[in-house]
Amino acid sequence: MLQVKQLNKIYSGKVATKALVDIDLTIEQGEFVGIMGPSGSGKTTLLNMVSTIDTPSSGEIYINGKSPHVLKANDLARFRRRHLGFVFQDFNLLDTLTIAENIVLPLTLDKKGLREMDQKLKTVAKKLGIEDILKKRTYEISGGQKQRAAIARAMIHSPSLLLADEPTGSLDSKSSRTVMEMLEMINETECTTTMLVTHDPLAASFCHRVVFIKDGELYNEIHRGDNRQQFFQEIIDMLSFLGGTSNELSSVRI
Ligand SMILES: Nc1ncnc2c1ncn2[C@@H]1O[C@H](COP(=O)(O)OP(=O)(O)OP(=O)(O)O)[C@@H](O)[C@H]1O
Repeated sequence: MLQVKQLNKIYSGKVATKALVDIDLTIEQGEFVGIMGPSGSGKTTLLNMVSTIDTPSSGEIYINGKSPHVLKANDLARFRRRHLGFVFQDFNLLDTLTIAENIVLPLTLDKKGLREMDQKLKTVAKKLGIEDILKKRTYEISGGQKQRAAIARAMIHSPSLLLADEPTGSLDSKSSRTVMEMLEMINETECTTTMLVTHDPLAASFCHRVVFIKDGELYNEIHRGDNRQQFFQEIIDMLSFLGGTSNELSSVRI
């Protein structure tokens, strides 16, 4: 589903920063992969390259066998809309729209018919348990509900690849768990390939595999077996080993 080959990113400036160095990463169809590492290690840079928000200095990225970075602006926008779903830490919902209008936004941009929009909205809202907040506005719902609405918006067009950047970063532990359970359920039922960047070991413990980055290079990866609690502990051990600051480990929740 996703192939990253010899990816490099250098930010030029007064002092050039090598943010990613020779990254090779393959994510299979239906896999749920976490990306972790200390602050400044290159996680967001990697996500920005895969999501086509930014361009690599060298190397290749294939999503579904296609290389989005060679597309022209209009084709790239269409590719993003059709193939990718985004979930952000701060939800990125529009305050002037209702929750329902926010969720159907990708379909509106793709000029889908009203009946199709309504049908898809009902299905996705039921799946995420947010049917009763569809008429509300963003300031009338909780952070956890906002993130579920944002996931619904990311999922409504059945993207091939779901990209989540710290989706639990603004949530309390109960809402974080619910949001991760939703992402896990979507991954299992829709077989949506998911890439999650996170500092949160609890969130990462829902992944099938966690890849660790250090100083822009792939450092290690660990796989989840049957026991999520044990995987959670392994993630914490790896983060401690990598030398995360106490601030970065402050989100640890048992
Ligand atoms: N636009 C930019 N211009 C210059 N340097 C940048 C830019 N964005 C990131 N960097 C640098 O690239 C490196 C990787 O940054 P990145 O944001 O990818 O790390 P991260 O692992 O996501 O960090 P965090 O966990 O703190 O969000 C850092 O040294 C950072 O300072």
